Amino acid sequence: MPIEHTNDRVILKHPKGPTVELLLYGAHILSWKSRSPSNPDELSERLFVSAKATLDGSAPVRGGIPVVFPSFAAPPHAHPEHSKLGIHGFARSEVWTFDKVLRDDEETVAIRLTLSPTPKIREVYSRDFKLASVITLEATQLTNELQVTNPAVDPLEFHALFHSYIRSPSKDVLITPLKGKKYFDKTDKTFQGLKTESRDGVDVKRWTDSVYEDTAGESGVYEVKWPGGGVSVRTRNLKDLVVWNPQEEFGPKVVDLEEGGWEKYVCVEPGYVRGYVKLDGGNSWVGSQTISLH
Ligand SMILES: O=P(O)(O)OC[C@H]1O[C@H](O)[C@H](O)[C@@H](O)[C@@H]1O
Repeated sequence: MPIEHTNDRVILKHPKGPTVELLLYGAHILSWKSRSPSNPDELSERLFVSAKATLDGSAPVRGGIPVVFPSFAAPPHAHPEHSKLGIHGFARSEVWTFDKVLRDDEETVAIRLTLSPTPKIREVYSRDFKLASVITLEATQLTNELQVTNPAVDPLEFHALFHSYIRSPSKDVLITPLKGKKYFDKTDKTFQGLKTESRDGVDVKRWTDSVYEDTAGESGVYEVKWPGGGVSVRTRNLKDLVVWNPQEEFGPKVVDLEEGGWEKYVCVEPGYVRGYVKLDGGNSWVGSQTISLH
């Protein structure tokens, strides 16, 4: 079977060998094993998950691809409707429903999970919504799509982001094209304005937590390269990009990150997090990322 669905997880198997494993908790992709076009013999893991990650649904998973909705910020900077939500909102810490298989053929395996307000969500968030997460596996690429529907009359304002932990030698990674883009530097508590990126390629050799704004329009493409490897990340309706790696300076304070784990990934996070998506009542919005191997 190309799709295995158990109580707590789903495994997608592409006929050419790649696999994706995800938890219903958070619609959280834990693993993506794939071949790259430049090295078709090697089927290997493309995401990073910490050896200390919690996988039993009692806390968000450190690694893989967490889905951030409806809030990226935490109080006191959050939207008034998000004031009871923790950092990154609730989508990553709720159990989603397996909805259906969308495609299952020689080229593509795709599934959809859904999430609507649960009693636990209603305790902290009063707005109505319908979410769908579509996960599409192809021979050398993986697509995440988040669909948000606003069934109410009033506009819905939200953040959305894919917090991808891309397995890579973090000290050797370069991310482009960000030169000239404005960013909020969360590591610099003394400066609250926006900085301007001066580097052709952005590295994460030091603790980096940068929220770049307006790096893409309706569509965007980023390159993440390191010696001997790399990925392209194409986006739709996700205008901002967060780059995060704590390195030795902050990594040991991230309790569920294994010792030295910061050397094994870079978080390249396409999102809409500077300002809010404003979704009129009765309408839907779709944001997506496609990670393609070089
Ligand atoms: O620890 P988490 O809630 O998963 O967040 C991990 C990181 O995610 C983002 O990249 C933020 O910009 C960081 O400030 C945060 O530390």
